Amino acid sequence: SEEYNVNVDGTVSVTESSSTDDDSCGLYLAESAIPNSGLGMFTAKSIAHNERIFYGEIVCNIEDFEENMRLRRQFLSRSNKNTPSWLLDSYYWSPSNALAEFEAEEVSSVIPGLGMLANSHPGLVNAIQRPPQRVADLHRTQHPGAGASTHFHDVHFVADGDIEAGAELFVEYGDTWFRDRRKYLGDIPLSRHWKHANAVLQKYSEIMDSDYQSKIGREMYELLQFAVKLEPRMKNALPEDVSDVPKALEEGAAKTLLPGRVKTKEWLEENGMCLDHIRPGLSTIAGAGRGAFATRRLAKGSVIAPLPVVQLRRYQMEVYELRAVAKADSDDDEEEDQVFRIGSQLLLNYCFGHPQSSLLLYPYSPVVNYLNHNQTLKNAELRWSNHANHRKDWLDRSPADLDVEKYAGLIMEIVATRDIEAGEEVFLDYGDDWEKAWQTYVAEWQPPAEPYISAADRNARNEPLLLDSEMEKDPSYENVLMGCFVELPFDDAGEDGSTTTITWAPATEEVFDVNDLHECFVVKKHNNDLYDVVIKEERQTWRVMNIRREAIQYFDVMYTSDMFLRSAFRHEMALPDSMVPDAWRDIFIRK
Ligand SMILES: C[S@@+](CC[C@H](N)C(=O)[O-])C[C@H]1O[C@@H](n2cnc3c(N)ncnc32)[C@H](O)[C@@H]1O
Repeated sequence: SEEYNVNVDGTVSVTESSSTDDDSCGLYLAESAIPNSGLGMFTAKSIAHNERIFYGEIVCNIEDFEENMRLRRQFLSRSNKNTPSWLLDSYYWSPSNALAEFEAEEVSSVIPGLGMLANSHPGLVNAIQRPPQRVADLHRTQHPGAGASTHFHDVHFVADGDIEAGAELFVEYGDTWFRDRRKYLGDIPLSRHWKHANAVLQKYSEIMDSDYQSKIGREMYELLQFAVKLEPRMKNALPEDVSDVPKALEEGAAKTLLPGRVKTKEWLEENGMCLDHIRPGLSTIAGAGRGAFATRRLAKGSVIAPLPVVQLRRYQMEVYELRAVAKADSDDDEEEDQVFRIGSQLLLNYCFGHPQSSLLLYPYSPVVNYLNHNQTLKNAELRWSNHANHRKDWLDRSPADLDVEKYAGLIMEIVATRDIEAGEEVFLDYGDDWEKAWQTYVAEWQPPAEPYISAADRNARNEPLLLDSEMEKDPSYENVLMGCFVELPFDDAGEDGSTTTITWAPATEEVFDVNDLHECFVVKKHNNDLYDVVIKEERQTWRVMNIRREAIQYFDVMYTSDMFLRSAFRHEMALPDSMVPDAWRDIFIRK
């Protein structure tokens, strides 16, 4: 059999696997062990601590969503009341996780796969996110496709502790996520409640000397439950029945309270949908960026991947800008601000849609965002899934009516239209409209006149860094800034406006903690690849001495990376006509 290794740059190399390991599915989508939480992800194979959990994913960054919707209302002269729901709110990550915080004023990072499909459980997090690579595949002066797909790739997760085969994967949404959603999620214990519950149980067992089942043991336990009644998150972190206490002491309360968390291989085969039939790699289509490739032979008619989709509305992808223009009825040079529609979010290129519907469907299972278009080589097609979690009834509701839904509920799947061999690229047909739009776009495309070196290009060159004063004189550095991974001390004793000098000393081996990224300015070079930098915080300035070169990276200046090329290609993929019910056709098109 073959083994696929994902390289740091997001490409995949294939090696003959020495083991006789079977070729069975390694990752499944199935009903989560958490009651009423929809689908979850399960690993069918054990994963060792710190090992990579699955292939890397794209990050698609959304720019200034709230501001664009505000400008849109201004553009249409609508009141600012009744902001409709924005479903991706429940699914996206903070841009610091994706190294995208410098991309725009306000960024939301969409990370499909584990980032959107896996559930979270504050007491059982076993998958930790690692930041993406920013790749320089498509240069804007050479490829019309630059800015039409994301350049953020290979965001992935690693195992936090050994994960047993069959276990559900839980990622960290953070306590705030659960707090903000208390109204409809209820009193879910947060990480500290689980810790506290274990400590309480430990204390209880010491007092009772393991005599839980006696009359006094039961009464003591009831008293304990009564005592935490007013702290429902705490109460929910304790076993309901005293007979479960020994188990909770042994494995931790969170595991005991989630009995279905580990599935057998047979259960997964019977109830799950396989998620690892495809992997990402460099597309065989020149200039198309990355694509999806079969990991094993896929028979004609078989399901290649399930595609749960988030329902969005077309207008939510619109991007606006405020520009100062000459006032119409004024003789002098008076100006006024006017709102202009300047394009669409990059996410549009990853959504399915139909010209007669205001709905857009964004697929968020692993690797499926990599599926490219090829009308002659297409070997896969879309259809609705029959899975019990697919909300068939939503096909009878209008797009406006679906606005009230708080979560995604629709599931599509892609099916092989012929036998596909292992290693073949899987292609969809994005539809005639897409094909025509792309042909026209490429025919009319003009490369930008100015030379351009992106932050990703600069990082790939790995050249010695320039001093800030040198960078300022060189126009080819105009579109980049420097970012340093530095843990700044908490107790900033300095007064407002003061400068504090510290020496770089990463606390752990983990040099690249995404929470410690700051814009920085190189002020001094030492001859052994160490640098002194300055970091300007709101209240004070830090001078950090002896930073290693690896802890400094280039980032694109706000609104300059390829996704902000306003002429870049933007078009959704076609949702086949046969899949679009009448209730969704809310856009009237004059023939
Ligand atoms: C759903 S994404 C596919 C993954 C994408 N190639 C990437 O690297 O992230 C859709 C985008 O991929 C690119 N693409 C897909 N098929 C293509 C083709 N046949 N030719 C050129 N570009 C293509 C276009 O930029 C399109 O908007």
